[in-house]
Amino acid sequence: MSDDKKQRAAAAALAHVRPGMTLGLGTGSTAAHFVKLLGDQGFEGQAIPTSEETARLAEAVGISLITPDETTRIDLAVDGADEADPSGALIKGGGGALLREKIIAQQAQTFIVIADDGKDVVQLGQFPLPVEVTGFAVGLTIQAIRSTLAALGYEDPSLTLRRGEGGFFQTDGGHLIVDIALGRIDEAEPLDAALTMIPGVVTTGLFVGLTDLMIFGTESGVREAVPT
Ligand SMILES: O=C[C@H](O)[C@H](O)[C@H](O)COP(=O)(O)O
Repeated sequence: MSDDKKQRAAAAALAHVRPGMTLGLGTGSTAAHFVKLLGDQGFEGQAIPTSEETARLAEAVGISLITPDETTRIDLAVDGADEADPSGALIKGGGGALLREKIIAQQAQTFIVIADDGKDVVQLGQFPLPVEVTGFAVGLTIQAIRSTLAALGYEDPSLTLRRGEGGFFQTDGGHLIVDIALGRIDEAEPLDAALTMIPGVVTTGLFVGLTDLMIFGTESGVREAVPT
C-alpha cells in the first residue's frame, strides 16, 4: 500500500538526523510521516516547516520550530515529491507548498527526497507541473506562460488554475497555482529558467540540481538512489 511505502521511506530518512541539527521539514503526506516519526523519537534540535500545515503537525508532536530568519544554516531538509527522475530532478507542489519548499531545499546542506516508489519515474511530466503565480494580472501571466511553452516546443498544453475550497486555491504566501499538463518534460532546467523569468511567475515546481539522495519506499523496504 502506498501509505506504508511512504512511511518506510520516511523512517529510513531518520538515520540521517543528528541531535542539534537544524532541519527543513517538507509538506505533504510523506513528509508528514517523517515529522511524526521525528516527534516520536524526541528529536533534540530545531526545525523550519515549509507550510502552515507542517508547522501545525510539528508543533503537535513536540518539535521545536524556528523561522527561516532565525538561522543561517539548515543542516538537512527532508521532503516528498510528486515525481523524481534518476538525475534527482523533481516535480513538486502537488500540495501547493512549492515556494517555501524550494527555498528551504536550495539552502539546505543536504536535501533528501522521500517518496513511495510510484514517484520514481524515468522521465518527468506525467504529473501536471505546478507553477505558482501572483494573483495580480493572472490572465496575462497565463498568456505569457503559454507563449514561453510554445517557444520551447510544448504544443498547446492544458493550463488549469487550481481550485480549492470555495474558490481558487491560495498558497500560504497568498499566491495562485497554475497546473500545466505537459505529458513529458525533456529538459527540466531550461523550462524552469524560462518560466521563472516571467514576472508574474513566483516559482515552478521543478526542483533541479537540489537533490542529494532519494529514498523510495517499496513493498518490502526501501530503495536509495544517489542522483546520476
Ligand atoms: O506541495 C506539496 C509538496 O511538494 C509535496 O511534497 C508533494 O506534493 C508530495 O506530496 P505527497 O507526499 O503527499 O505525495
